Amino acid sequence: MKHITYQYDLVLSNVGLGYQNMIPLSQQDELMATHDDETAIHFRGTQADQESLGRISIAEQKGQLLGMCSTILNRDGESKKIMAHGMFKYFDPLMGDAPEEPAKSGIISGAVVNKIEAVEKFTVYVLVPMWPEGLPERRGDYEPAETPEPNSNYHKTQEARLDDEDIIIGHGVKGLCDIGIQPLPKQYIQPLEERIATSIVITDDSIPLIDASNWDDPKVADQICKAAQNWAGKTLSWRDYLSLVHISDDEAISFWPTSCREEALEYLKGCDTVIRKILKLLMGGLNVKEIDEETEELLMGLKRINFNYYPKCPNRELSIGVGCHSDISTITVLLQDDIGGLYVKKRETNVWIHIPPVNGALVINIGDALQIMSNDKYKSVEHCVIANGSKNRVSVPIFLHPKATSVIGPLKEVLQNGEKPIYKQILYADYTNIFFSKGNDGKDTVKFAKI
Ligand SMILES: O=C(O)CCC(=O)C(=O)O
Ligand SMILES: [Fe+2]
Repeated sequence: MKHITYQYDLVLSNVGLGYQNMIPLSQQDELMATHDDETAIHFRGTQADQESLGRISIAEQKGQLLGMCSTILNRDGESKKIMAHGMFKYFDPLMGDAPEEPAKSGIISGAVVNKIEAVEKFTVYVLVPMWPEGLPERRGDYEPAETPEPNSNYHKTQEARLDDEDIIIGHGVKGLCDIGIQPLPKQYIQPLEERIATSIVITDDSIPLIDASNWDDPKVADQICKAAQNWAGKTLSWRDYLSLVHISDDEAISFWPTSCREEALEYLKGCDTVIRKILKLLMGGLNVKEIDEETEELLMGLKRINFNYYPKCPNRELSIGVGCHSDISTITVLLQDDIGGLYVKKRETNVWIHIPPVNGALVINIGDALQIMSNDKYKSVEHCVIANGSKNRVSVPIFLHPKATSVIGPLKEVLQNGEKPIYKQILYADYTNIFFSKGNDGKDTVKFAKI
């Protein structure tokens, strides 16, 4: 058994809830709810802003149980997808004696996807996650049942449950942390075989740290090309991220969120020189003397900047910050803060090696697109981020990609000397589609392009 389902009737009065992405919890409206004599829960909204997210406090509880509410159905059985997860406390007769002091501060936090009309009536099904997500707190003689209660609407609720992606869109992992979630929701628990055993994780002095203060020094070019030659999940990541695609400044100004648009553009511009220098040196190692317009389109026709936020994780052993993958970019230029947690897999030994944060350094990853273009001379690197149990972590990668409409394959300069192509010419959009349909899957995506 995975869940016990509890059912509450509730009436929403004078509130309209809408749906909006990425609103911090602190900006959400408060809805107060109280049990009445018939055990219905009445939600009273403080305002009727159709665009706001809902935050639900349940007052006057008498017992406690850890729970997750993820579905809201109206009386006609129509599913109103409420993205609600959280820890809340409420009374349940099965749980034994009520404590003397009623708990007042339980919270379900919810983002309602479908608009809810004022005075619309709902039944809320509360899913209580069970092992392996975490056992609810037990009190007295209460043992959770082995099978769903016959009248609990368990199956209906399961059908109406959100899919995993929806849960991310709502509050994100930070939202889960803010409400103090303890047992990891099941979507975040990595299968045993995919967890990175700490026993095979080591630190390694051979990770190339290249001092590029003098770009004209031939040693720098040599070190960068050598490093590129040698270094190379399906559950949810314990990470929130914002991903901004840059096609032109004008487009970015129109579409990027105002809260970070200027900073993102400034950082992207600031990195332009270093990106071009690295690409020039890498191309030099492939016999490409000049990066003309066509090659530039292939190497960096599309840029993407991500803002990754890895909240500290209540059960880091079970989860992963980002599962094992190689980037599909040509190169990725990654800025990480001083927390650490990025690991790369050493190809020769399959051992995971920590990339320690170095003040003032950028991590440069070779991506699959460059592996293909270089006909395997440069190898994309498998990497992952391990969740941190005590600190939040931030990283900002810039991915340089070919345009979706570009056809990529081994560069003609690479094949000039009669070398046999290992990869076919493929539409980059096809490659990215395969990658995103598979999820984090180590380096397997690159096989798709092999002849
Ligand atoms: O956060 C990091 O250090 C790495 C992130 C990453 O691998 C990615 O976003 O592709
Ligand atoms: Fe990555």
